[in-house]
Amino acid sequence: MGIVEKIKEIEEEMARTQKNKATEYHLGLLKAKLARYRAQLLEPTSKSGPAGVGFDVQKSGDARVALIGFPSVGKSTLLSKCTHTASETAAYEFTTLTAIPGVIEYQGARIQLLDLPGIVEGASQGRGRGRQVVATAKTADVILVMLDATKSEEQRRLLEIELDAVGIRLNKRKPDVVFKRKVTGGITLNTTVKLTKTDEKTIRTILASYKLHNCDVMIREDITTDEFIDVLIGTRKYIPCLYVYNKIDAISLELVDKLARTEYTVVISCEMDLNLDYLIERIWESLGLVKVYTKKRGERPDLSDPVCLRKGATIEDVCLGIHKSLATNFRYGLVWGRSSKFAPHAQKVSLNHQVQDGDVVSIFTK
Ligand SMILES: Nc1nc2c(ncn2[C@@H]2O[C@H](COP(=O)(O)OP(=O)(O)OP(=O)(O)O)[C@@H](O)[C@H]2O)c(=O)[nH]1
Ligand SMILES: [K+]
Ligand SMILES: [Mg+2]
Repeated sequence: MGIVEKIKEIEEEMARTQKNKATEYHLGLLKAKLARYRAQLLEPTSKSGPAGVGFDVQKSGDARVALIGFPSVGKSTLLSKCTHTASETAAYEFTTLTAIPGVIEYQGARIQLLDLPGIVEGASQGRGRGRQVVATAKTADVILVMLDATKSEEQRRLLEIELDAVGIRLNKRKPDVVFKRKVTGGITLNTTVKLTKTDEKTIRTILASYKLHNCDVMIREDITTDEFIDVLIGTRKYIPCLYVYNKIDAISLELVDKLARTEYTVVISCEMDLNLDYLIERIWESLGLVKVYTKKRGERPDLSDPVCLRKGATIEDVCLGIHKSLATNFRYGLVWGRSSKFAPHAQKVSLNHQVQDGDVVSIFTK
C-alpha cells in the first residue's frame, strides 16, 4: 500500500471514530501516525511522488510574501497592480504556470511578492503543480490567501486544509512546549498548566509511538494533541497570513462589510483599484519588520537606507545586514532609540542586544 492510501485509510478511520473521552487516546495515536505519513510524503526522498520542493526563485529584498489561491481569483492582477512586474492575467484558469516575483517598495523596504499558479483541492497530495506551490508557500514570511469574494466561503477552508497538510500553521504561535531528547533516563513529563484538550496518557502514548523513550517534556500552555505532535515533528512553519477577498466590485455592500470585519481579512478590488494601499499597509504590519538606521561616528544617521530585520533581531543581525566582517571584528555598539536603556541617550551594547524599530545604531570595530 502506498503512503497516500495509508493516509486515506487513517483519515477514514478517524472519520468513523466517534470523538469522546474513551476514544480520545486512540484518536491521538491515529493523529500521530497520520502526521508521520504526511511528513514522509513530503520528504524529498519519498518514492510516493515528486520531491516537495518549491519553485526555484531566488529570495530577494527584505521579506517574501506569497500569493496562494484557486485559479482565476486575481493573483496575477494583484501582482501587476502592486509591483512593476507584469504577470499574465486572463479569464481562464491556470493562466500562470510558474512563480513570478515582483517587488513592493514600502517604507524604505523591498518586499518580494510572489505570484504563483492557482492550486486545486488535493494540491498537497501532489496533484498538478499544487505541491510545488504549497512548498513555495512554506518559504514565505507572510502568506496571502487570495479568495474570490463572489465564490462560496468554502474555498477558504479548502485552502487552509492544503496548507495545513504541508505543515504550515497560519496565524499561530509555536506551542509553548520545551522538548529535549536524552540518551537515558526515561521520560520526564511536566506541565505548568492544567491540560483540558489532551491528557498525559495521550502524550505518553504519542511519545512511545515515535519511539521517544528518553526525553524531557515541559508543557507550558493548554495545548491540543495536534499541537503536541507539531512540537515533536519540529518542522512546522508558523506563518502569518492575510485573507484577501478580491473582486468586491461584484458583490453586495452588505457582504463587503461583513468580510471586512473578519479577523486577518482585507477586502479589495484589483480591477477598480479599491483598498490596494491599505492591503500593502496590512502586509507591512503582518511582516513586523524592524527598521534600524546606521550612523557613522560624528555624522548624522543615514535615514535613507535602513537595515530591515525580523522582530527580535540583535546587533549581530544588524552587523550581518551590513557586512559579515562587522560581526567578526565587532568591539561594541551604541544604540539610540527605544531599545536604549538610557533613552534619549545612547547605550553601549554587545552583539546580543535586541534592537527595536526605529533605533539608530553605530558599530565600532577592532
Ligand atoms: N470583477 C473583477 N474581476 C477581476 C478582478 N481582479 C481580477 N479580475 C479578473 O479575474 C480574472 C482572473 O485574473 P488573474 O489575475 O489571471 O487570476 P489568477 O488568480 O492569476 O489566475 P491563475 O493564474 O489562472 O491561477 C481575469 O479575467 C481578471 O480580469 C477584480 O477586482 N474584479
Ligand atoms: K486566470
Ligand atoms: Mg495568475
